[in-house]
Amino acid sequence: MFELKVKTRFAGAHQLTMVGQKCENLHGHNWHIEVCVKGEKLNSAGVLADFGDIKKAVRQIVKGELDHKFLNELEIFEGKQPTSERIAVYIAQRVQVLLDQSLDNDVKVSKVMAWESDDACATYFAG
Ligand SMILES: Nc1nc2c(c(=O)[nH]1)N=C([C@H](O)[C@H](O)COP(=O)(O)OP(=O)(O)OP(=O)(O)O)CN2
Ligand SMILES: [Zn+2]
Repeated sequence: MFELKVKTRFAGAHQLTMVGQKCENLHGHNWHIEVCVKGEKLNSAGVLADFGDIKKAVRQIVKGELDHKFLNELEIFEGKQPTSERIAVYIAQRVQVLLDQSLDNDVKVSKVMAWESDDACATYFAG
């Protein structure tokens, strides 16, 4: 089994209802996102997948859909709080769809880490 990891980041704003806590106020974070993918077989080039192809898929979602957005207003979080946990799940699911479309090799998103600050991170284990 091989596992690859790529990183990116985005700036976003959100408000979380967590009774009586400071995150109820509108505020922002510079999320650091790490995406891991795994698979059994190397392709003819000797890689599980080109880092560049994985970065492209991750950036399409993170930079294209989340960066500089007020996350509470996005349709994907309608009726749901945009927590780091939910951000990680969303990225995992959307990146998997893009990788299924673009790669020949069997590559699965294994986990996504959403670092909200230097000392707080939510990890979603996708499989
Ligand atoms: N499990 C989660 N807990 C919290 C989340 C979350 O997404 N998942 N989010 C928040 C808020 O976004 C809040 O802005 C950050 O809270 P916190 O880390 O407590 O605050 P600071 O970054 O200011 O860190 P300090 O250590 O208090 O200085 C809250 N919880
Ligand atoms: Zn926050």
